[in-house]
Amino acid sequence: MSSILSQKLKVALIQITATAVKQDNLQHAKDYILKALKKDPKIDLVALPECFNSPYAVTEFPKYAENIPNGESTKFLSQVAKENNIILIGGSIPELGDDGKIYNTSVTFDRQGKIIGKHRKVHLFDIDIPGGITFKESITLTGGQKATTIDLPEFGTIGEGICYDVRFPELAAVAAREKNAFALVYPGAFNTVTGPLHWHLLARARAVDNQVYVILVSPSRNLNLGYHAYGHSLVVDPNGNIIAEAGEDEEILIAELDPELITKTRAGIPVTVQRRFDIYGDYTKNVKPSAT
Ligand SMILES: NC(=O)CC(=O)C(=O)O
Repeated sequence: MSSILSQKLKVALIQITATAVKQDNLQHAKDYILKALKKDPKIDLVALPECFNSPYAVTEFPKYAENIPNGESTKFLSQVAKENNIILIGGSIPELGDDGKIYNTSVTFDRQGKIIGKHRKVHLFDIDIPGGITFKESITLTGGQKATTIDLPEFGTIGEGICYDVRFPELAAVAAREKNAFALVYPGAFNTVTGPLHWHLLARARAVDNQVYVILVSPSRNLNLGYHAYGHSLVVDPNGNIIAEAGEDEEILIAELDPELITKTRAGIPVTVQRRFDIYGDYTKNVKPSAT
């Protein structure tokens, strides 16, 4: 049986912090990518965290927002991907759209530095936990309008979301079921309130729901910033096992995704072919449930 992932894929997750200086943040990301490749030159794909080039704050997004593909961050990352012959998921950055609105956007590059994917965070992080955390991205950000899948030429298709998007199983299912994605990748900055509550649970749930790999890439925790990121970047296999996990500090996490494990998991517990859409419908295909 052939797998939805065509060959083994080695990934590196770069868990770093951002400062107020965009150029420093870009250089810092590059330094860490080079460090990762020095550690293991066989890395195929590198992923950066959410908002790696700016502080994570609604007041800051407009100040750091830039055009994609003509802004400095996109050009910088394209060059890094090309120079190092890697697939690069560029975390996320505040994007100034052609419509004048600001988005939280991730851009992915192939080994030649060409843009092969762009995801605008669909679900904005608007929450209010009394005594915990209040955050309202929608004060300055606009939500994206589509689910995103990205074809990685040598490997297959991945689905992408950003942070809060991981809480919505529907978005993951569209990528996994409709587009046959072998992995779901989320640059994401949970925090010290919601991280301990749900970070691991959500990653493992999305993996088990869809029998795919799930990758969450967080900024490292920096208590000098207003927003305290959770850290704990991780890779979960299609069985829901955490196969790699970072701590809270800056760190490089390396893991290998194995096509055989997807095939074996799906053969052993064949939920992907046992679904009863006649009973509950299939929102990925607009098939309505039959129940009255
Ligand atoms: N920061 C986010 O977008 C999401 C988050 O922290 C959470 O869902 O919790």
